[in-house]
Amino acid sequence: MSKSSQPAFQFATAEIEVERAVAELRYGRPVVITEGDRKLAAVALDCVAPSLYDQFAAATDGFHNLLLTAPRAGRLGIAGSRDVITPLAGLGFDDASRLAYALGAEKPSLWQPADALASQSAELARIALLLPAMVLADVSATSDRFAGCCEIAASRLKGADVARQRFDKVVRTRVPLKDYGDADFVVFRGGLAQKDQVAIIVGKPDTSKAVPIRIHSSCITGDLCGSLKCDCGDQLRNGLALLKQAGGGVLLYLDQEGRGTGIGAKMRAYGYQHLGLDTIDADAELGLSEDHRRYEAAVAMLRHLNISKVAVYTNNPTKIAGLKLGGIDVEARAAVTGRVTAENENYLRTKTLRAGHMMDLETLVAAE
Ligand SMILES: Nc1nc2c(ncn2[C@@H]2O[C@H](COP(=O)(O)OP(=O)(O)OP(=O)(O)O)[C@@H](O)[C@H]2O)c(=O)[nH]1
Ligand SMILES: [Zn+2]
Repeated sequence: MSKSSQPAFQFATAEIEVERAVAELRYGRPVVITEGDRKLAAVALDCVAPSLYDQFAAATDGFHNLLLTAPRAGRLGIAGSRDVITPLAGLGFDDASRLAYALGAEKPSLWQPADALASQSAELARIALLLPAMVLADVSATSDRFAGCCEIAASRLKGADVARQRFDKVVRTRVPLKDYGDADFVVFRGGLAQKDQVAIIVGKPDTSKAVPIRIHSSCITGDLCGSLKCDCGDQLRNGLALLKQAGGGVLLYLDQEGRGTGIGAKMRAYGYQHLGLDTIDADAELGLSEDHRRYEAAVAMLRHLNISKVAVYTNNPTKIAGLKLGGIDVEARAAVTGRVTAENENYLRTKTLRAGHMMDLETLVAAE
Protein backbone atom coordinates (compact mmCIF):
# COMPACT_ATOMS: atom_id res chain seq x y z
CA MET A 1 0.00 0.00 0.00
CA SER A 2 1.47 3.35 -1.00
CA LYS A 3 1.74 6.06 1.64
CA SER A 4 -1.01 8.19 0.07
CA SER A 5 -3.50 5.33 0.05
CA GLN A 6 -3.17 4.74 3.81
CA PRO A 7 -6.64 5.05 5.31
CA ALA A 8 -7.11 8.26 7.28
CA PHE A 9 -7.87 8.04 10.99
CA GLN A 10 -11.60 8.02 11.60
CA PHE A 11 -12.81 9.43 14.90
CA ALA A 12 -16.47 9.71 14.09
CA THR A 13 -18.18 7.21 16.36
CA ALA A 14 -21.05 8.38 18.56
CA GLU A 15 -19.05 7.92 21.77
CA ILE A 16 -16.07 9.88 20.47
CA GLU A 17 -18.32 12.74 19.44
CA VAL A 18 -20.07 12.72 22.81
CA GLU A 19 -16.75 12.61 24.67
CA ARG A 20 -15.46 15.54 22.63
CA ALA A 21 -18.59 17.56 23.30
CA VAL A 22 -18.38 16.73 27.01
CA ALA A 23 -14.72 17.80 27.12
CA GLU A 24 -15.62 21.12 25.46
CA LEU A 25 -18.31 21.78 28.07
CA ARG A 26 -15.88 20.93 30.86
CA TYR A 27 -13.44 23.49 29.48
CA GLY A 28 -16.23 26.05 29.47
CA ARG A 29 -16.69 26.25 25.71
CA PRO A 30 -20.01 26.11 23.84
CA VAL A 31 -21.14 23.13 21.78
CA VAL A 32 -23.73 23.16 19.02
CA ILE A 33 -26.31 20.38 19.20
CA THR A 34 -28.06 19.68 15.91
CA GLU A 35 -31.30 17.98 14.99
CA GLY A 36 -32.27 18.15 11.32
CA ASP A 37 -31.84 21.79 10.30
CA ARG A 38 -32.00 23.02 13.86
CA LYS A 39 -28.88 24.14 15.71
CA LEU A 40 -28.90 24.72 19.44
CA ALA A 41 -25.83 26.37 20.94
CA ALA A 42 -25.23 25.30 24.53
CA VAL A 43 -22.77 26.12 27.27
CA ALA A 44 -22.72 24.82 30.86
CA LEU A 45 -23.16 27.64 33.36
CA ASP A 46 -21.32 25.57 35.98
CA CYS A 47 -17.94 26.13 34.35
CA VAL A 48 -18.24 28.85 31.74
CA ALA A 49 -16.10 31.94 32.42
CA PRO A 50 -18.20 35.09 32.98
CA SER A 51 -16.50 36.74 29.97
CA LEU A 52 -17.46 33.82 27.74
CA TYR A 53 -21.01 33.92 29.11
CA ASP A 54 -21.15 37.58 27.99
CA GLN A 55 -19.73 36.65 24.59
CA PHE A 56 -22.35 33.89 24.25
CA ALA A 57 -25.13 36.35 25.15
CA ALA A 58 -23.86 38.82 22.55
CA ALA A 59 -23.51 36.13 19.87
CA THR A 60 -27.16 35.17 20.38
CA ASP A 61 -28.28 38.83 20.36
CA GLY A 62 -29.62 38.32 23.86
CA PHE A 63 -31.99 35.50 22.83
CA HIS A 64 -30.37 33.03 25.18
CA ASN A 65 -32.31 30.93 27.66
CA LEU A 66 -31.51 29.02 30.81
CA LEU A 67 -32.55 25.41 31.13
CA LEU A 68 -34.04 24.64 34.54
CA THR A 69 -34.38 20.89 34.96
CA ALA A 70 -37.55 19.55 36.58
CA PRO A 71 -36.03 19.26 40.10
CA ARG A 72 -34.79 22.89 40.00
CA ALA A 73 -38.04 24.15 38.46
CA GLY A 74 -39.91 22.39 41.26
CA ARG A 75 -37.73 24.01 43.93
CA LEU A 76 -38.39 27.41 42.36
CA GLY A 77 -42.13 26.78 42.66
CA ILE A 78 -42.81 26.12 38.98
CA ALA A 79 -45.51 23.46 38.99
CA GLY A 80 -45.54 20.58 36.55
CA SER A 81 -42.44 18.40 37.18
CA ARG A 82 -40.83 19.09 33.83
CA ASP A 83 -37.82 20.86 32.41
CA VAL A 84 -38.43 24.49 31.52
CA ILE A 85 -36.50 27.28 29.85
CA THR A 86 -36.49 30.88 30.96
CA PRO A 87 -35.12 33.88 29.02
CA LEU A 88 -31.82 35.33 30.19
CA ALA A 89 -31.98 38.63 28.29
CA GLY A 90 -30.60 41.34 30.54
CA LEU A 91 -29.31 38.89 33.15
CA GLY A 92 -25.59 38.78 33.75
CA PHE A 93 -23.57 35.74 34.78
CA ASP A 94 -24.20 36.14 38.52
CA ASP A 95 -27.96 36.59 38.08
CA ALA A 96 -28.14 33.57 35.79
CA SER A 97 -26.16 31.48 38.27
CA ARG A 98 -28.46 32.57 41.11
CA LEU A 99 -31.48 31.50 39.10
CA ALA A 100 -29.83 28.23 38.16
CA TYR A 101 -28.78 26.96 41.55
CA ALA A 102 -28.84 29.44 44.46
CA LEU A 103 -30.98 28.85 47.54
CA GLY A 104 -33.92 31.21 47.91
CA ALA A 105 -33.85 32.43 44.29
CA GLU A 106 -37.11 33.88 43.05
CA LYS A 107 -39.24 32.11 40.49
CA PRO A 108 -38.62 33.66 37.05
CA SER A 109 -41.51 35.71 35.70
CA LEU A 110 -41.31 34.11 32.24
CA TRP A 111 -40.79 30.47 31.47
CA GLN A 112 -42.03 27.78 29.10
CA PRO A 113 -41.68 24.00 28.85
CA ALA A 114 -38.33 22.95 27.42
CA ASP A 115 -38.40 21.00 24.18
CA ALA A 116 -36.68 17.63 23.89
CA LEU A 117 -33.48 19.05 22.37
CA ALA A 118 -33.06 21.56 25.19
CA SER A 119 -33.56 18.79 27.75
CA GLN A 120 -31.04 16.59 25.96
CA SER A 121 -28.37 19.25 26.38
CA ALA A 122 -28.50 18.57 30.13
CA GLU A 123 -27.50 14.97 29.53
CA LEU A 124 -24.17 16.21 28.16
CA ALA A 125 -23.67 18.21 31.36
CA ARG A 126 -24.48 15.16 33.49
CA ILE A 127 -21.92 13.05 31.64
CA ALA A 128 -19.44 15.92 32.15
CA LEU A 129 -20.22 15.93 35.91
CA LEU A 130 -21.42 19.52 35.64
CA LEU A 131 -24.63 20.99 36.97
CA PRO A 132 -27.35 20.64 34.32
CA ALA A 133 -27.81 24.43 34.17
CA MET A 134 -27.41 24.95 30.42
CA VAL A 135 -27.41 28.29 28.67
CA LEU A 136 -29.04 27.69 25.31
CA ALA A 137 -29.83 29.56 22.12
CA ASP A 138 -31.18 28.58 18.74
CA VAL A 139 -28.66 29.52 16.12
CA SER A 140 -29.53 30.32 12.55
CA ALA A 141 -28.23 27.68 10.13
CA THR A 142 -26.44 30.40 8.18
CA SER A 143 -24.82 32.13 11.13
CA ASP A 144 -21.07 31.64 11.43
CA ARG A 145 -20.81 32.95 14.98
CA PHE A 146 -20.55 29.43 16.39
CA ALA A 147 -18.57 28.02 13.47
CA GLY A 148 -15.55 27.36 15.67
CA CYS A 149 -17.54 25.29 18.17
CA CYS A 150 -17.78 21.53 18.46
CA GLU A 151 -20.95 20.30 16.78
CA ILE A 152 -22.82 17.13 17.65
CA ALA A 153 -26.05 15.60 16.37
CA ALA A 154 -28.48 14.93 19.23
CA SER A 155 -28.97 11.37 17.97
CA ARG A 156 -25.31 10.66 18.85
CA LEU A 157 -26.20 10.72 22.54
CA LYS A 158 -28.49 7.72 22.15
CA GLY A 159 -25.97 6.16 19.78
CA ALA A 160 -23.28 6.36 22.46
CA ASP A 161 -25.29 4.23 24.88
CA VAL A 162 -23.60 1.00 23.75
CA ALA A 163 -20.24 2.47 24.77
CA ARG A 164 -21.50 2.68 28.35
CA GLN A 165 -21.36 -1.12 28.47
CA ARG A 166 -17.94 -1.60 26.88
CA PHE A 167 -15.08 -2.06 29.33
CA ASP A 168 -11.71 -3.71 28.90
CA LYS A 169 -9.60 -5.25 31.60
CA VAL A 170 -6.35 -3.30 31.94
CA VAL A 171 -4.45 -5.14 34.64
CA ARG A 172 -4.84 -7.50 37.61
CA THR A 173 -2.36 -7.20 40.46
CA ARG A 174 -2.14 -8.44 44.03
CA VAL A 175 -2.32 -5.91 46.86
CA PRO A 176 -1.81 -7.03 50.47
CA LEU A 177 -4.47 -5.42 52.69
CA LYS A 178 -3.84 -4.87 56.40
CA ASP A 179 -7.18 -6.24 57.58
CA TYR A 180 -8.37 -8.49 54.77
CA GLY A 181 -5.30 -10.37 53.51
CA ASP A 182 -4.18 -10.45 49.91
CA ALA A 183 -6.60 -8.95 47.41
CA ASP A 184 -6.45 -8.74 43.64
CA PHE A 185 -7.13 -5.29 42.21
CA VAL A 186 -8.51 -5.59 38.69
CA VAL A 187 -8.62 -2.32 36.77
CA PHE A 188 -11.14 -1.77 33.98
CA ARG A 189 -11.21 0.98 31.39
CA GLY A 190 -14.05 2.04 29.13
CA GLY A 191 -17.60 3.35 29.31
CA LEU A 192 -18.59 6.82 28.20
CA ALA A 193 -16.23 9.58 29.38
CA GLN A 194 -15.43 7.53 32.47
CA LYS A 195 -12.40 7.17 34.66
CA ASP A 196 -10.96 3.72 35.38
CA GLN A 197 -13.00 1.42 37.61
CA VAL A 198 -11.70 -1.18 40.04
CA ALA A 199 -12.87 -4.62 41.11
CA ILE A 200 -11.26 -5.74 44.37
CA ILE A 201 -11.22 -9.50 44.74
CA VAL A 202 -10.91 -10.66 48.33
CA GLY A 203 -10.00 -14.29 48.95
CA LYS A 204 -10.87 -16.89 46.32
CA PRO A 205 -14.55 -16.63 45.39
CA ASP A 206 -16.15 -19.69 43.80
CA THR A 207 -17.70 -18.43 40.55
CA SER A 208 -19.75 -21.61 40.08
CA LYS A 209 -21.99 -20.40 42.95
CA ALA A 210 -23.57 -17.02 43.72
CA VAL A 211 -20.52 -14.83 44.37
CA PRO A 212 -20.72 -12.44 47.35
CA ILE A 213 -20.27 -8.90 46.03
CA ARG A 214 -20.45 -5.36 47.30
CA ILE A 215 -21.10 -2.48 44.90
CA HIS A 216 -19.58 0.62 46.42
CA SER A 217 -19.89 4.14 45.04
CA SER A 218 -16.85 6.31 45.61
CA CYS A 219 -17.03 8.83 48.42
CA ILE A 220 -13.86 10.87 48.89
CA THR A 221 -15.14 12.43 52.10
CA GLY A 222 -16.27 9.20 53.76
CA ASP A 223 -14.03 6.51 52.25
CA LEU A 224 -10.78 8.47 52.48
CA CYS A 225 -11.26 10.99 55.23
CA GLY A 226 -13.70 9.38 57.65
CA SER A 227 -16.39 12.04 57.22
CA LEU A 228 -19.14 11.69 59.80
CA LYS A 229 -21.75 13.02 57.37
CA CYS A 230 -22.30 9.61 55.73
CA ASP A 231 -21.75 5.92 56.42
CA CYS A 232 -19.58 5.20 53.35
CA GLY A 233 -16.20 4.69 55.04
CA ASP A 234 -17.67 2.13 57.46
CA GLN A 235 -19.58 0.45 54.66
CA LEU A 236 -16.43 0.16 52.55
CA ARG A 237 -14.48 -1.52 55.33
CA ASN A 238 -17.41 -3.58 56.64
CA GLY A 239 -18.15 -4.64 53.06
CA LEU A 240 -14.60 -5.95 52.60
CA ALA A 241 -14.81 -7.72 55.98
CA LEU A 242 -18.11 -9.38 55.03
CA LEU A 243 -16.63 -10.61 51.75
CA LYS A 244 -13.67 -12.09 53.60
CA GLN A 245 -15.96 -13.77 56.16
CA ALA A 246 -18.01 -15.22 53.30
CA GLY A 247 -14.91 -17.02 52.05
CA GLY A 248 -14.16 -14.55 49.29
CA GLY A 249 -15.96 -12.07 47.09
CA VAL A 250 -15.67 -8.99 44.94
CA LEU A 251 -16.01 -5.33 45.85
CA LEU A 252 -16.77 -3.19 42.80
CA TYR A 253 -15.47 0.29 43.54
CA LEU A 254 -17.36 2.53 41.15
CA ASP A 255 -16.36 6.03 40.10
CA GLN A 256 -19.68 7.51 41.21
CA GLU A 257 -18.81 10.31 43.63
CA GLY A 258 -21.90 12.11 44.91
CA ARG A 259 -24.35 9.51 43.57
CA GLY A 260 -22.86 10.04 40.13
CA THR A 261 -22.95 13.85 40.19
CA GLY A 262 -19.27 14.47 40.95
CA ILE A 263 -17.42 15.98 43.89
CA GLY A 264 -18.19 19.58 42.85
CA ALA A 265 -21.95 19.06 42.94
CA LYS A 266 -21.72 17.01 46.13
CA MET A 267 -19.82 19.76 47.95
CA ARG A 268 -22.30 22.38 46.73
CA ALA A 269 -25.08 20.10 48.05
CA TYR A 270 -23.30 19.76 51.40
CA GLY A 271 -23.30 23.55 51.64
CA TYR A 272 -27.10 23.51 51.32
CA GLN A 273 -27.34 20.63 53.81
CA HIS A 274 -25.47 22.77 56.34
CA LEU A 275 -28.33 25.25 55.92
CA GLY A 276 -30.92 22.59 56.76
CA LEU A 277 -31.88 20.87 53.49
CA ASP A 278 -31.90 17.09 53.32
CA THR A 279 -29.69 15.23 50.83
CA ILE A 280 -32.40 14.94 48.15
CA ASP A 281 -33.70 18.51 48.34
CA ALA A 282 -30.14 19.86 48.33
CA ASP A 283 -29.46 18.01 45.07
CA ALA A 284 -32.78 19.21 43.62
CA GLU A 285 -31.74 22.84 44.28
CA LEU A 286 -28.82 22.14 41.97
CA GLY A 287 -31.11 20.75 39.29
CA LEU A 288 -30.12 17.17 40.07
CA SER A 289 -32.33 14.14 40.40
CA GLU A 290 -32.32 11.84 43.40
CA ASP A 291 -29.69 9.47 42.00
CA HIS A 292 -27.59 9.75 38.82
CA ARG A 293 -25.81 6.43 39.10
CA ARG A 294 -25.80 3.82 36.34
CA TYR A 295 -24.60 0.26 36.71
CA GLU A 296 -23.30 -0.77 33.27
CA ALA A 297 -19.73 -0.69 34.60
CA ALA A 298 -20.62 -3.04 37.47
CA VAL A 299 -22.31 -5.47 35.10
CA ALA A 300 -19.40 -5.36 32.61
CA MET A 301 -16.82 -5.98 35.34
CA LEU A 302 -18.77 -8.96 36.67
CA ARG A 303 -19.03 -10.42 33.17
CA HIS A 304 -15.27 -10.02 32.64
CA LEU A 305 -14.75 -11.89 35.90
CA ASN A 306 -17.11 -14.68 34.72
CA ILE A 307 -19.62 -13.87 37.44
CA SER A 308 -23.27 -14.15 36.48
CA LYS A 309 -24.83 -15.02 39.88
CA VAL A 310 -24.33 -12.86 42.94
CA ALA A 311 -25.28 -12.39 46.56
CA VAL A 312 -25.04 -8.63 47.01
CA TYR A 313 -24.35 -6.58 50.11
CA THR A 314 -26.38 -3.40 49.81
CA ASN A 315 -29.37 -1.58 51.27
CA ASN A 316 -30.07 0.19 48.01
CA PRO A 317 -32.78 -1.29 45.77
CA THR A 318 -31.59 0.57 42.67
CA LYS A 319 -28.26 -1.27 42.75
CA ILE A 320 -30.13 -4.58 42.65
CA ALA A 321 -32.35 -3.30 39.83
CA GLY A 322 -29.25 -2.16 37.89
CA LEU A 323 -27.65 -5.59 38.16
CA LYS A 324 -30.85 -7.36 37.12
CA LEU A 325 -31.27 -5.01 34.17
CA GLY A 326 -27.81 -6.07 33.01
CA GLY A 327 -28.79 -9.76 33.21
CA ILE A 328 -26.98 -10.57 36.47
CA ASP A 329 -28.82 -13.07 38.62
CA VAL A 330 -29.19 -11.59 42.13
CA GLU A 331 -29.77 -14.64 44.33
CA ALA A 332 -29.53 -12.93 47.70
CA ARG A 333 -29.21 -9.55 49.35
CA ALA A 334 -27.82 -8.73 52.75
CA ALA A 335 -27.41 -5.46 54.59
CA VAL A 336 -24.15 -3.63 55.08
CA THR A 337 -24.20 -0.84 57.61
CA GLY A 338 -22.00 1.69 59.30
CA ARG A 339 -22.09 3.68 62.50
CA VAL A 340 -24.96 6.05 63.00
CA THR A 341 -23.62 9.41 64.12
CA ALA A 342 -25.27 12.67 65.10
CA GLU A 343 -24.01 14.04 61.80
CA ASN A 344 -25.26 11.25 59.51
CA GLU A 345 -28.53 10.22 61.17
CA ASN A 346 -30.70 12.56 59.11
CA TYR A 347 -28.91 11.52 55.92
CA LEU A 348 -29.60 7.84 56.66
CA ARG A 349 -33.19 8.60 57.60
CA THR A 350 -33.73 10.46 54.32
CA LYS A 351 -32.30 7.52 52.40
CA THR A 352 -34.77 5.13 54.05
CA LEU A 353 -37.80 7.44 53.94
CA ARG A 354 -37.32 9.10 50.55
CA ALA A 355 -35.09 6.76 48.54
CA GLY A 356 -36.44 3.39 49.70
CA HIS A 357 -33.18 2.11 51.25
CA MET A 358 -33.72 -1.12 53.17
CA MET A 359 -32.30 -0.15 56.52
CA ASP A 360 -33.70 -0.65 60.00
CA LEU A 361 -32.49 2.69 61.25
CA GLU A 362 -34.20 2.55 64.65
CA THR A 363 -32.40 -0.72 65.49
CA LEU A 364 -29.10 0.76 64.37
CA VAL A 365 -29.67 3.89 66.47
CA ALA A 366 -30.61 1.77 69.50
CA ALA A 367 -27.43 -0.27 69.07
CA GLU A 368 -25.20 2.83 69.28
N1 LIG B 1 -25.19 13.96 46.03
C1 LIG B 1 -24.85 13.48 47.22
N2 LIG B 1 -24.13 12.35 47.27
C2 LIG B 1 -23.81 11.87 48.47
C3 LIG B 1 -24.16 12.51 49.68
N3 LIG B 1 -23.66 11.79 50.70
C4 LIG B 1 -23.02 10.73 50.16
N4 LIG B 1 -23.11 10.77 48.81
C5 LIG B 1 -22.68 9.80 47.81
O1 LIG B 1 -23.59 8.73 47.92
C6 LIG B 1 -22.98 7.54 47.48
C7 LIG B 1 -23.17 6.46 48.54
O2 LIG B 1 -22.64 5.31 48.04
P1 LIG B 1 -22.95 3.84 48.57
O3 LIG B 1 -22.72 3.79 50.06
O4 LIG B 1 -22.22 2.87 47.71
O5 LIG B 1 -24.43 3.65 48.19
P2 LIG B 1 -25.81 3.69 48.86
O6 LIG B 1 -26.70 4.28 47.83
O7 LIG B 1 -25.80 4.31 50.22
O8 LIG B 1 -26.20 2.14 48.98
P3 LIG B 1 -25.60 0.97 49.90
O9 LIG B 1 -24.45 1.55 50.67
O10 LIG B 1 -25.18 -0.09 48.95
O11 LIG B 1 -26.70 0.54 50.76
C8 LIG B 1 -21.54 7.89 47.19
O12 LIG B 1 -21.41 8.15 45.79
C9 LIG B 1 -21.32 9.19 47.96
O13 LIG B 1 -20.30 10.01 47.41
C10 LIG B 1 -24.92 13.69 49.59
O14 LIG B 1 -25.32 14.28 50.58
N5 LIG B 1 -25.23 14.15 48.35
ZN1 LIG C 1 -20.14 9.04 51.78
